[in-house]
Amino acid sequence: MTKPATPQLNGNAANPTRRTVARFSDADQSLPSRSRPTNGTAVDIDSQESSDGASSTESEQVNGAGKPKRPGMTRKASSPMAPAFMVSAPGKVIVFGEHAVVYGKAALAAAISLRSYLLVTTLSKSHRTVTLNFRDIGLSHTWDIDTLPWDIFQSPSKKKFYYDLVTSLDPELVEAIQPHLQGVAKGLPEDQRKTRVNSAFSFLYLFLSLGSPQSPGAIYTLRSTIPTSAGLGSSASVCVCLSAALLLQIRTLAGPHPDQPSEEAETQIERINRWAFVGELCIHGNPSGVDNTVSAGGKAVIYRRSDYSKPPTVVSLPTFPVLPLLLVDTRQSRSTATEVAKVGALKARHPAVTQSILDAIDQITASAQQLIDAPEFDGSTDESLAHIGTLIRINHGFLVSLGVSHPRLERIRELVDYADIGWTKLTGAGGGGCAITLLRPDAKPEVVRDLERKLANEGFNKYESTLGGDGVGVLWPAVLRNGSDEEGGEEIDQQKFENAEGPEGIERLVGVGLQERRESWKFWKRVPA
Ligand SMILES: Nc1ncnc2c1ncn2[C@@H]1O[C@H](COP(=O)(O)OP(=O)(O)OP(=O)(O)O)[C@@H](O)[C@H]1O
Ligand SMILES: C[C@@](O)(CCO)CC(=O)[O-]
Repeated sequence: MTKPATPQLNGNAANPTRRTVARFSDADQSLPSRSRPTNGTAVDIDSQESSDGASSTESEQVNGAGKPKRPGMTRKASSPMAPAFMVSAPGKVIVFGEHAVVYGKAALAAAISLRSYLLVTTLSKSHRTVTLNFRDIGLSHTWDIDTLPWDIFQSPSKKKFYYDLVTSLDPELVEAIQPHLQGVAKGLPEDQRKTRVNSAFSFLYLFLSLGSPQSPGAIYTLRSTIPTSAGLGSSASVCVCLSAALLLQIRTLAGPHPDQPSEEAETQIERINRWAFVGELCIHGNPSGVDNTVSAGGKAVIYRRSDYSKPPTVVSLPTFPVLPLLLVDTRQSRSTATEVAKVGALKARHPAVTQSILDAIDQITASAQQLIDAPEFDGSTDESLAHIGTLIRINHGFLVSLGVSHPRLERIRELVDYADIGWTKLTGAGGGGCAITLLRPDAKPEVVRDLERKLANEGFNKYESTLGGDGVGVLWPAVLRNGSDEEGGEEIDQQKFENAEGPEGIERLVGVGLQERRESWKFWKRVPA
């Protein structure tokens, strides 16, 4: 277990339950964390300057709750407010090892350039509410902070701290949350309600675990460019965003900043990842943790969790090649929890056979790792692409045997095989969702185009995404230089963010993608192996 680097935050080491909301002067609003001398603990998002946005936030953010700006008002020194800020985390593709990873085998997974973005707007002291505004899934719900079940979450036998490793949900805490989920998406059909309730559950569990009755009111607005139910780790990226935002709000994260020692960055990633995993437990039931791990740290990793009471082994793959991948969505939605349960049922009924398939998948991942780790490895050669491609094809065969493919996934594979231009496998939980195709280096562009046309005609969706991007990032305050004329940069307020049209609009407004224009986004960088 990584030792907490800053356990004495806010001087409440002896009794961290009593850690209260940040108290600092108005002049110091660029929170979360210039090193504050109050307790000798450096928690810093320095190098991220405060902006004019900070001083205007109170009235404007309350605006989000429907009040006009009152320019002449003087602020009370006792009502400090953090500026609006954003966090973002990527989706992922699993190249090898999905499902087997749930049983302690290794998986090779990489972050993708599709991402979730979460805008956190802190409300003034008088607003004692938290609102989830999750546009992609049509969830909008507000809770009164003072009526949430703090007593049980804060009781000494239950209280968990920001540095704790939580590997299962506490049934009593789960039960305490239930009454607060009853009003969520009331009146909708059960299947549509479930999506919203799952996300709300995940948020409340994290908010009640990490926050306190003194937590400030806030609006959490989420938009994602990752399709849901597609096997691309949408839920994990949402959980990473929530975890990072809540940990930032309670000022328990150092950085990110460009010259941060990599071990310190790793500690922050680990801290975010642990709570993101708890969020995933709320949504998926029995996740391996690979999705949130890739989303939190980014790039490509080999992941293994043999003992669920301990942190997983995560090995970065800095030499993972930029593979020519086609990412195709069946648009057949499914639930990860259901697909994971299917394999569980197969294993219970045919333990020896299922075990040997899982072991064989482990061998596939090991073979890929050996190839990539070899000093002479060059990911662009025909030979290495054919090696990886063959492993992709074999891995898919095993996933079919486990019963997690789908006729629409098989149709994609069939079309690619007919065109003879690459190797295909499902990625993620299967049962629908996405397939990845590694294109042969000699695939003729016109044949690829013809295949893409056929896929489109049959209702499949193609995604443009690159592999191996950054993990969780922070934009503090939520101000970007977007090439606009606004002095000091463009403030990302709630309305602008909500009104951004589709994935392109989101990328254009707040995307981390165009690094040269988006240097205000900062990332914790994982330590290379
Ligand atoms: N963009 C989003 N906004 C809010 N909640 C989301 C979003 N995406 C996913 N979720 C939550 O996660 C749940 C599971 O999502 P989904 O089945 O799409 O999993 P996934 O993470 O995309 O798939 P996989 O785990 O196979 O990669 C949803 O029911 C919803 O509660
Ligand atoms: C199917 C699975 O292996 C991958 C989902 O993206 C489930 C998990 O690892 O939690």
